[in-house]
Amino acid sequence: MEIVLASGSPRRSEILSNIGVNFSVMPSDVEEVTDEKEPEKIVMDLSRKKASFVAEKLSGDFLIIGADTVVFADGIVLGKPKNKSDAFNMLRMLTGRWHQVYTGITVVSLKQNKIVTEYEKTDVYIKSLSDEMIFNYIEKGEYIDKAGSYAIQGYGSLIVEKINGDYYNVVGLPISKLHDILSREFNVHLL
Ligand SMILES: Cc1cn([C@H]2C[C@H](O)[C@@H](COP(=O)(O)OP(=O)(O)OP(=O)(O)O)O2)c(=O)[nH]c1=O
Repeated sequence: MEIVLASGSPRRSEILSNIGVNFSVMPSDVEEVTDEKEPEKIVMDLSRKKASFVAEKLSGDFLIIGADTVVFADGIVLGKPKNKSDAFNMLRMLTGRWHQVYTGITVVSLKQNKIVTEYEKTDVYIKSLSDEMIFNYIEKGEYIDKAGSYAIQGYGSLIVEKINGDYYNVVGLPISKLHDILSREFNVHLL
């Protein structure tokens, strides 16, 4: 059995590498659009689309993993910022309060003809920040390609005060949940 990570995110690869999993990477080229409105449904749908896109290109004993992450605050779903001013507005919205990070995760087994999709949620509290601090954070450039315009694993660690839930879920891959899905549903044991 071969594991394929259907993601171009270096963070997701790193989290999976950390626990000694052998896998290959095949980023999905699917457009990230969905009719869903609620954050957990959005991330589950998109993770499913990503994993299915790659699954359709393969045949044999493959296990394909797809994921999608969004930030949720005040009923608004935040994806990746389009530019600096978009990032500024997102971060301004997130400071001095709690918000939620949702990651959807899909595992497809071609051999078993089985697909399982779940999600994980983590609460994150970002400190109150002056506009100058937000500006300085944005100048570091790490907002690019990050849902909600911050990266908890980078300079973002300086602006996050506390979290409730799985840290790895915020970085983009809820590895503990993935472990549960693999053992419960696919008889694959990482421990
Ligand atoms: C909130 C947060 C998000 N992120 C990242 C995780 C995801 O890579 C990204 C959200 O974009 P996604 O669309 O979930 O993923 P992606 O486009 O990077 O990769 P792919 O679709 O190929 O799997 O934001 C962080 O790295 N740190 C954080 O603290």
